[in-house]
Amino acid sequence: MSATLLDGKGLAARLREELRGEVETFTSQTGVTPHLVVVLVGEDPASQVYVRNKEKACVAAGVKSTLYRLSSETSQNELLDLIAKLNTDQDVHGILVQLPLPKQIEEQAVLDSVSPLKDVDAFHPENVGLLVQGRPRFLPCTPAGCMQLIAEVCPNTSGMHAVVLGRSEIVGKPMGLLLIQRGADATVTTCHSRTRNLQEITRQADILIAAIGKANFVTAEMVKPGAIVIDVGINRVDGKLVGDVDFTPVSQIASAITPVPGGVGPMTIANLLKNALTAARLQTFSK
Ligand SMILES: Nc1nc2c(c(=O)[nH]1)N[C@@H](CN(C=O)c1ccc(C(=O)N[C@@H](CCC(=O)O)C(=O)O)cc1)CN2
Ligand SMILES: [Mg+2]
Repeated sequence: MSATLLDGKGLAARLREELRGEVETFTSQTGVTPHLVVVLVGEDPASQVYVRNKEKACVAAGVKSTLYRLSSETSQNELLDLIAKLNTDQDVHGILVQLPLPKQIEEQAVLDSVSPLKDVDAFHPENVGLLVQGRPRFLPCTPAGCMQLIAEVCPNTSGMHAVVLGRSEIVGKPMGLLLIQRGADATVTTCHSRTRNLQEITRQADILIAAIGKANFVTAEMVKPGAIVIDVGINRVDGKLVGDVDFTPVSQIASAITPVPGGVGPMTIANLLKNALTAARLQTFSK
């Protein structure tokens, strides 16, 4: 392997440690402990792991966390009622609804119902709008983690060509927005399942972000020599976690690459803590 390995696990641990200090200062100055509520609906095994990891990270950083576990039969109205209560609960600063939701629940209706001031995922249309306008209230957790990993090897992305594979609301779209924002100043191309001549485009990428949810999709032929490759994919193949990037051959060509596991995933959780603190600040200082 010739590429630098971008160690998300290590970087996330450092960020969480920094956050712990910031939370401590905030709490000693205000008497307020940031409080994140996570809502988990159903039994999705991967979601159970992520939610447990979020709780552990909160506890270690001094953020209070409460988990609401709802049955997979929960109706949309029951979930909306719970969120309405949490929205007005002054003791709750951040609300996160773990995705995916069971099929009887319309995801967008639920995400729209979270108070934008408590929306630590930055999924609410108001927060997406603020990000589009370049004045974000919360940074979306996974794309922010990708930016921090890129900064480890490339502090100046101005004028670089970033290609984002995937157009999801959680990663692909906000990723493109962070890369074009002032300060990052990359030139962004977003590709998706209907993109023609995909390889021709991905081979132009100085920075390639893979977020399409297809195991080992990005092959060495798709990567420009020296590119920075960020793998957002988390796919389970024969009980093993693999990313969207065919890691071993691509790591011979890229200048830097994230592993799966231990790359982008842990960064998502570190940024969630940061948003929980931001939410607590917003609600404490606007009173
Ligand atoms: N409300 C949200 N739902 C979901 C989000 C999100 O950001 N907000 N993202 C994903 C899941 N996710 C966080 O919720 C998440 C996924 C993976 C990891 C992570 O640390 N992965 C580890 C591997 C862990 C494992 O063994 O499975 C890694 O990559 O090293 C953290 C968070 C969808 N839902
Ligand atoms: Mg979905």
